[in-house]
Amino acid sequence: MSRLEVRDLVVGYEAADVLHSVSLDVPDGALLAIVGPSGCGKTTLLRTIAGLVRARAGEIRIGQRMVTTHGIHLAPEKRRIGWVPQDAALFPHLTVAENVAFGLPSARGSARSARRAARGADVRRLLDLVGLGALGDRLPAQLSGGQAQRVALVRALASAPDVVLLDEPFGALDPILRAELRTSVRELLREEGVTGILVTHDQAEALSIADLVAVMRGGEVLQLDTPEQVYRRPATPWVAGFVGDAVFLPGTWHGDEVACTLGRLPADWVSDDQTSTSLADVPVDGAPVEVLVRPEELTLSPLADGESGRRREAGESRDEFAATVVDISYTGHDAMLTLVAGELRLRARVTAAGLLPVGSRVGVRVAGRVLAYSARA
Ligand SMILES: Nc1ncnc2c1ncn2[C@@H]1O[C@H](COP(=O)(O)OP(=O)(O)OP(=O)(O)O)[C@@H](O)[C@H]1O
Repeated sequence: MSRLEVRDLVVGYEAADVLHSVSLDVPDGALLAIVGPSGCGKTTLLRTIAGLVRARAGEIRIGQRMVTTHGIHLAPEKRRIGWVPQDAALFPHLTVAENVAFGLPSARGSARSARRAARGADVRRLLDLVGLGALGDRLPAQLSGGQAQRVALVRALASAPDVVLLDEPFGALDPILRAELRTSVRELLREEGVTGILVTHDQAEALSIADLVAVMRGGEVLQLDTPEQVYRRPATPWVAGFVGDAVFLPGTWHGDEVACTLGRLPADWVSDDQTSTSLADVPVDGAPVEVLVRPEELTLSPLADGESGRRREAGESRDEFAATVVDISYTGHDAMLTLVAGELRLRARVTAAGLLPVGSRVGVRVAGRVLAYSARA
């Protein structure tokens, strides 16, 4: 069993704390992606789990083994953790097979033993898993970036670790290789049943590859949830904007609806206190709220000249309001349209088939339920 638990971890360099009471729970065999702005402490968290940085307080447990707690700091090489860095970092003088063999317990971390172990079945099996079985005799300089990263991945897995930590492993690759390698990583970790933590700057990548996503900011984990929950029910407006495109509108709360410039819309309240199940903090009728609408929740239909859209009166729900397309950002499979309606500026995502030219007048509706957050001063 290699569930990874981090409890109330505090880590700092010199005087300042960089991680403030971070807690994570990654089930056995799951892949957790960590996202957050630069400098929020993602790498520090990975390095502390790996034992390369000492914690000031808190606990880290891998399966049944406590590796960090008050007065205990298990050495990195005893933690049974594999590490995949951003730049593969293969030994340039060893072949691909020898690099992988270096991670095997039988190689005992020496180049000579690695040369012997490189001929073994384990190395061949691992290289076959990532489609590199035929390249075992090559030197790292004769590999592409994506191939080198695959070797780094299987080298990290060679020692049969309980946990693999991947620090931006696709960062230096082009988008096609990135997508390919992302799939290999996911499949390989699943096949080997290894628990993984992946740090990435790419929110879409985190949502697509991981079983769980942790969103960090300023040394704290703001939300740890499934990709779907993080996207569909973000814990705060900031998380909503960080993990995807978001439109925020001021509104007021009315039972299970909000009133805003887009009309009265069915809404769910997202409490500031994620642990609260009480209804006590649901806002009173008429309280100001911040309304979140995702661009794909807006549906558009062309309006004929002179047509104004039908929503005019507050109190009407689900009716159209009229807007004008002022900009199009085309991405192939879909496009993001910028719409203007009076003072209001909105973005709507449409499929390529639903594309309307700049200057078009459109009727806009909001599909589904929106989310409401407490309005901050
Ligand atoms: N060795 C160090 N000594 C002092 N401060 C450090 C050290 N390493 C990191 N920091 C600081 O700790 C904070 C967190 O850094 P960290 O590298 O963990 O962030 P990150 O989220 O991984 O950033 P990025 O996405 O840019 O890689 C930053 O303010 C950084 O300047």
